[in-house]
Amino acid sequence: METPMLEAHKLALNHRLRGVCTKIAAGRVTAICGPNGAGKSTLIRLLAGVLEPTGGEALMDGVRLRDMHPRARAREVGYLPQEPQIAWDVSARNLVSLGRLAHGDARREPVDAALAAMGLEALADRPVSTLSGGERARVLLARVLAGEPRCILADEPFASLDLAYQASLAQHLRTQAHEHGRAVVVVVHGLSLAHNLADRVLLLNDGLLHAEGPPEYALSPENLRAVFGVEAHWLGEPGAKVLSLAAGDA
Ligand SMILES: Nc1ncnc2c1ncn2[C@@H]1O[C@H](COP(=O)(O)OP(=O)(O)OP(=O)(O)O)[C@@H](O)[C@H]1O
Repeated sequence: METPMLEAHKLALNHRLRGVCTKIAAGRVTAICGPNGAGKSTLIRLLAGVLEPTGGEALMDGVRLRDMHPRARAREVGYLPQEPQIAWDVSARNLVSLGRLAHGDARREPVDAALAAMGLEALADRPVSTLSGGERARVLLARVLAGEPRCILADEPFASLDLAYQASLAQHLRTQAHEHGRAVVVVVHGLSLAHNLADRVLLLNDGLLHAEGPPEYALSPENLRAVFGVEAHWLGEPGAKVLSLAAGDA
């Protein structure tokens, strides 16, 4: 039996999340999917410890997140919010270096590796205010990676990336999980992307966990009908799945 790294135990926040239980193991990519307002951001923020639950607990290695020292938590859990705010203008490299804050070091190697992983070498010295939305999103992701957290939690990291960067980020996240043993949790709206990226999917609906399991189970046509109210089926081979909506639902 795998030891879960992150665990939600009857996790609740007012009406926004209504008692979710799940275990998130290291070495896997977990996608959180569901309709607008389902509670995806709320769940990932509770798992990152940036929101306090009103019920239940978020645990890391069996320890309540709220009992962990914020700095220790920041070393273990790297969180990318849906709409990150950049408080002041710095170069891309300096912003990525902030990922080392929780470690209290200024090691260059993880910063360089994170810049390279996000294809940012040529932009490293540019002020972030001069970068495009997608470039800035890659800088903020690189800041998370530079912290070398054991858990990477990212809320819609693909949203502003073009196709090539989506593909390379998907590959990178899978490598982080499968080769470096990290727990990777991403909120993903694109269900084809989620199917091809994730080892497990949490399908949320109305603050509850509707289904959980491998993508072919959690994102089955029956579950998509129940949660999104659309008729759809999957085309393609494993690893290259494409969701096809029935005529009238597109
Ligand atoms: N600060 C808040 N105060 C009150 N209600 C909130 C707050 N933030 C979110 N909500 C509500 O909680 C519910 C869940 O929101 P959440 O952002 O977790 O959904 P989501 O699944 O991430 O949605 P989306 O796909 O639209 O980003 C929604 O009904 C939302 O309106």
